[in-house]
Amino acid sequence: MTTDERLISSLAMKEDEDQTLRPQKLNEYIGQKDIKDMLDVYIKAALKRDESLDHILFYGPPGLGKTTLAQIVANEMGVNMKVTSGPAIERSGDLAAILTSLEPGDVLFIDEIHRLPRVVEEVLYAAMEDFVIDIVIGKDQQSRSIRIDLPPFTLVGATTRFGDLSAPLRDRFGVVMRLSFYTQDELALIVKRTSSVYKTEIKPDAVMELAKRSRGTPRIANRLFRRVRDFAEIIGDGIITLDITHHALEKLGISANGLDHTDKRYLQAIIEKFAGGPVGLESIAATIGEEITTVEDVYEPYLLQEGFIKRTARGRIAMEKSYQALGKKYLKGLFE
Ligand SMILES: Nc1ncnc2c1ncn2[C@@H]1O[C@H](COP(=O)(O)OP(=O)(O)OP(=O)(O)O)[C@@H](O)[C@H]1O
Repeated sequence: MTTDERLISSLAMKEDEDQTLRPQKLNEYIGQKDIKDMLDVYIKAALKRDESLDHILFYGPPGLGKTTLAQIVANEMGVNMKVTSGPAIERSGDLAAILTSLEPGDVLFIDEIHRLPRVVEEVLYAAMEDFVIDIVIGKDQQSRSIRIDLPPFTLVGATTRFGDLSAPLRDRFGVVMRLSFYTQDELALIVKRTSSVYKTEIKPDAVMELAKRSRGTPRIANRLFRRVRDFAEIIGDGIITLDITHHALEKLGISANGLDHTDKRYLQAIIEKFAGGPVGLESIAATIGEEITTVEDVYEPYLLQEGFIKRTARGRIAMEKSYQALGKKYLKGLFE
């Protein structure tokens, strides 16, 4: 793979991601109504003025559709999207190579933008604000700075860690949008859409069951759909019924409320090892053998939103719902 291929790909290739499932236009994108309404206005206004769209930052837990929205923005604007990520851009020269390859109006999507090295971030400021980059060539006394003009472009940044973005970078986004977890009805629409893309019949009660167990996350809904489809093909006649769905989800260790193995280990750790809390994030992460950032970005947002845990100044506390989920007796927490 060449450096350019490593830095950019024309499609967001993600592990275990099926590109055919990505909605291509705003009206195919399910849920996130406020975001869609606003984007619709901004896109129409930019097209009317024949200008590139303002820079946009999407943030929220993984798998909620940030990359998909970025691609939709590019599609609606009728431009190409180039995809890269914070950790892939190691030097300012890498960024310069990407920026100078853009066509006027293009969307540059930077996933995990909070992981951009600081030196690269500083080069990005002028690119975002004035569509120029200043790069230093040569070393020591011979070094000089040259300025390169860039075509107008739209930077779409995505992050799971809004708080980790530096203030100067945050301030340079004209539009900042937070994606939220999807409701069960929205997830049901996504599951139905997936079934029609895959031309696989699914019974209405099985649709609702999958929606209920998807942790509010389209990526999980699609993943579960694919696994359940496998079971339907092997132990059934290819049609996804409620029975097959239950059977498959049980095999996959997904509980009735959508909690997976790691969620359960997380709750078990607080309840069994730390007497229900309060306990620090670091201790929980160490106990279950996961990275702190993964626990904080991937697992906790859903557990917090659904009221399984509470975050206090003294640490995390398991709520009554967690005890119920694990079939344990709840003794009212001393620290609530
Ligand atoms: N609103 C939606 N309607 C229909 N399908 C969706 C929607 N949002 C996401 N999806 C599906 O879920 C998958 C995951 O979405 P996407 O890759 O855009 O998430 P993401 O937020 O960028 O994730 P990450 O931050 O982990 O990279 C997509 O392949 C798409 O099929």
